[in-house]
Amino acid sequence: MSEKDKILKLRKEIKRYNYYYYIKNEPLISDTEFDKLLKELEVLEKKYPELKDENSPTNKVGSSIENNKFKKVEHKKPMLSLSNTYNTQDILDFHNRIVKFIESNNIEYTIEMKLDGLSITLIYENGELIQALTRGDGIIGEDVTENILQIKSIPKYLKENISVEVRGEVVLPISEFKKLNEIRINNGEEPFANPRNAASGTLRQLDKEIVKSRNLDAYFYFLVDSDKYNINSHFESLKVIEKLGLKTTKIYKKFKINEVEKYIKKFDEIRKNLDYETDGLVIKVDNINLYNILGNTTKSPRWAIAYKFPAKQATTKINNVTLQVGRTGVITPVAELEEIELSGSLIKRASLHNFEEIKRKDIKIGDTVFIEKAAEIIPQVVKVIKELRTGNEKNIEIPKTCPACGSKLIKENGLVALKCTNNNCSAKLQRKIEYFVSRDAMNIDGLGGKIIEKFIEIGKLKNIDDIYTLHNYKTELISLEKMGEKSVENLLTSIENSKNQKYEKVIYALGIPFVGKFTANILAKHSKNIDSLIRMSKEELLEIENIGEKIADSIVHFFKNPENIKLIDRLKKYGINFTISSKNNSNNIFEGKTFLATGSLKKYKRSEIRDIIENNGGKYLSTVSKNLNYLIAGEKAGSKLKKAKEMNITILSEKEFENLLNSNTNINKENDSIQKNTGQKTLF
Ligand SMILES: NC(=O)c1ccc[n+]([C@@H]2O[C@H](COP(=O)([O-])OP(=O)(O)OC[C@H]3O[C@@H](n4cnc5c(N)ncnc54)[C@H](O)[C@@H]3O)[C@@H](O)[C@H]2O)c1
Ligand SMILES: [Zn+2]
Repeated sequence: MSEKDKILKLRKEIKRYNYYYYIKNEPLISDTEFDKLLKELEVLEKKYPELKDENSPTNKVGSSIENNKFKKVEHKKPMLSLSNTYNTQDILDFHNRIVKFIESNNIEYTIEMKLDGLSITLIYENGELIQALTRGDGIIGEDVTENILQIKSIPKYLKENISVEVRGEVVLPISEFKKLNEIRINNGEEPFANPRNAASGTLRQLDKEIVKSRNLDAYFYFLVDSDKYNINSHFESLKVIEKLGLKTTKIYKKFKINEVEKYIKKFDEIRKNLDYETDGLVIKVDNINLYNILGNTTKSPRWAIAYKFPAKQATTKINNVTLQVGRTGVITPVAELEEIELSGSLIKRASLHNFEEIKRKDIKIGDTVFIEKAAEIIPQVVKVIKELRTGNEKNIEIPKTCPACGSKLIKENGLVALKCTNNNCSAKLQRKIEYFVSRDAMNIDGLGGKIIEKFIEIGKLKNIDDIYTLHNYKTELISLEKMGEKSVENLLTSIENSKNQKYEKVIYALGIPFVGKFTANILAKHSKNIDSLIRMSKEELLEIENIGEKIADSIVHFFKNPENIKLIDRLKKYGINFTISSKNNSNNIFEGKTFLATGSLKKYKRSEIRDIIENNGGKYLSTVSKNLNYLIAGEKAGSKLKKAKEMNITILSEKEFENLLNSNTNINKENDSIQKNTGQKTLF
């Protein structure tokens, strides 16, 4: 193919990818590959200027929005994209170009988060929101005003009676994304691949009640025509946006170019704690008066550049498919992948969910696939790249027997999953116990897969509740590899402590199919204790918000099984807590309290500690301020710790935080007594 033909082919191909990405919210390839194709086209177009075409995707923002259900409205000022880079050298080059252009090197920049959602522009007239448009193709956007009004954090009236246009990003918070996908999976619907797709899919659909139920959020970062309001600094304009009553991320900083690396590092650290996804940082010239001088390309402003973080998607090869037996006996095919780096971690495996999915996506061993890891969810195989097939790919055989115990596999009525129904299957028991002891369930520390396997093998774990007899087997435990006396002590203490675990965690630990964390919380609140939960009829369950047919059936079915009732009775005898605690009303022990973690924590990821705090009614902050009650300080904690100490904020070690969490006493009382006892603000 001649290079000229290649140009035409690339244009067509890229337009198609744009359509699937922006309009259908169903990308066909990874961003990295997409960016590569676009770059290739750019290079070729430079080489053949005679083939210039203003409709080429290199000159266009987004995708064309023909055949669309929304009213189309022209933007007063085009909504552009951003030029982007993955390295700091390009940012220095960007700076040098500007220096040359304006003949001065006294330039200040702002750095802020690049939110990964969809852009929106809001038009306020005399303080009232009259129109909200998507970016569309940059020139013409879609009118989504009705849907935007469903977003709680977007005010219909500004705090001042002025006419302005403000631009920002609509996002789906990560916590909402997880909740939404849990519900979708439970209802047998396809989960969203990432929060961006979910946000875009939600905002660009016609039923505003659905929009309302999804809890979208929005952050703003651009005041159109700031200079008209006598604002000369981008930094200042962000403050004005806040004063008007709109949300910004509050995370932005003014800096000089020699500090760029420092701030990239700092912001990269901060973003790990946020409840929305970011795909990079945006660096903007602060002096708004320079915007007109620097101008725009057809696609992006010359006064801003995006620094992008490593991609969340990639393509890799499926080397093999293995089978995993789940705690309910469901057989899950797992893709063993050619190892690849994805958003900073090495990925070797991805779940293929079930054999219907393999069939639907037409996945074979040897295929090159597009995988994605969003919001800390396990990586998913999004699709097969069939163009790369060689003909040597092998079909994935559907197994007939359980890989662990050899029993015949069954497909239950109406369900897609294959199941091992042998009650004595060792693999099932092992998974059940692993699940029972996991952090979100009984939170038993030190009982890893290897030990469980061993104890099943020697016949000391025949059922879940046998965990509570382990203190009788100290010698056996100590004799296990790597288990010192101290760690056995710790394990036994942890087992003992788990008897006081909260009721909702216990419900979750039982492993009722389709009852995840979110559903377990709802069930705990509504039932108050296990006996009334056991007695609930399907109809009663269905009356509870967010409990659908499938979950209700599953719960009723679970408690109909006498084995499960016997298990609960035995757990009761061991003293496991099966009622909601009235003292702190389930999980509000951190109500009204604010936390922040800093330094490197041993046990928890940032997102996990944040989840724990929020699940217990607390709030997670992003900076040290007078509003902060507790700073959880890990190793190598630096400036935040220093600042917190200066401000007399209570500092907790990771362990102290856990103690605080596990002590079921009311946090306010506890804090009072501590202050009285010690006179200083350190716990314990
Ligand atoms: N996989 C695919 O098929 C496919 C297809 C098309 C595009 N893409 C991907 O989409 C990206 C290009 O999309 P794009 O043109 O929308 O650009 P972009 O999303 O990379 O950057 C521009 C956008 O960033 C947003 N933004 C977020 N925070 C901001 C802030 N603080 N200040 C200013 N803007 C901010 C704005 O909405 C702006 O429109 C590329 O990464 C590309 O790989 C992928
Ligand atoms: Zn089995």
